[in-house]
Amino acid sequence: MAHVEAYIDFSEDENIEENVLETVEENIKNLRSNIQKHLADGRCGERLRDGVRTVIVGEPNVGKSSLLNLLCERPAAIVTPIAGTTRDVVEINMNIGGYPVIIADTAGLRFNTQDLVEQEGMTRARIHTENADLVIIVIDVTKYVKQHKNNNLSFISFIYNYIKELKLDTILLKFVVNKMDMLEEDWKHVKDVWKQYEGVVALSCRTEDGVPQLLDKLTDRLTKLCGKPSRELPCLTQARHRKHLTDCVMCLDEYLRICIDGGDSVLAAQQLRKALRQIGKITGHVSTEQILDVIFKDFCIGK
Ligand SMILES: Nc1nc2c(ncn2[C@@H]2O[C@H](COP(=O)(O)OP(=O)(O)OP(=O)(O)O)[C@@H](O)[C@H]2O)c(=O)[nH]1
Ligand SMILES: [Mg+2]
Repeated sequence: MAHVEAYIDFSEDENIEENVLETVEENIKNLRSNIQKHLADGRCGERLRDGVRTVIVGEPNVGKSSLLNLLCERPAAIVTPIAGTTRDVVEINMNIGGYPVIIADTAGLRFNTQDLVEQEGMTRARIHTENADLVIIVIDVTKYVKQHKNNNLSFISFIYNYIKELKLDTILLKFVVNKMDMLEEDWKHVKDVWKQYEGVVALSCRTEDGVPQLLDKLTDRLTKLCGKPSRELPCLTQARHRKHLTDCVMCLDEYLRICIDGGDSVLAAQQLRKALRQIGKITGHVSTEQILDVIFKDFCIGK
């Protein structure tokens, strides 16, 4: 900004080099690409600040509330053998692998219920799933075994059908195959099935077998979603900052467009002023004195 102001105000009678605007253009391009890198961080800063929105979904009675209670180490949600126990969304803030997580237990999804309360619970479950950063689908292992026994269904086809049945449309999935303690002796060999799938964990909420593996896999996924804040660039932690930087990039683009078209540098400078104002809304106002300081520091004006 200071260099463009110097060019506009002093280039005719002072010793301002000809190529000053070209250097500015280069700097603006670098600045724009740096800001875009921050903007393309996949909202990891906001996730770190607000918590990663994680939702537990699945059919009724598969052990969703049991899983929530296991993860938060207290009986936060009601668990009973009655299918359709959970109606409201139960949200708990917790820490998994050092990452803040808001984990939500939801009503079991089934489509043959006439119960209005349960239907409302399912609508809420769906809305939460659509807005989640991470979705944990819980499956009852005995259901898979039953289907596999009847028609030799592969696990991957089973999962595919399960997601289709639940009408879930998301790609941020982890699968928990629960109730492993109920696997009959002659079906123990299916235990190896899920080992080959990165996103699948075999668990028993009753015996707590599989909990370390689940926590490891969740931590891996959280690291992918949030990055490693202590080792990487500072990230944007507020939606407001994201908006100001997006507006700033638009002004910088406009500046570059005017320059490329050979337009008036006074008009172009106006775009830089607007860009600076957006940055100022994050870092604090950049005053005219600060700009003049740079002008007198970088150019031999009036000396
Ligand atoms: N054997 C066995 N039973 C389990 C396990 N996990 C949960 N259960 C039992 O399964 C039943 C249902 O558990 P919930 O956690 O209430 O299931 P849910 O998915 O939340 O059910 P809804 O809220 O009705 O959708 C309860 O009786 C639990 O004790 C498990 O790993 N092994
Ligand atoms: Mg429940």
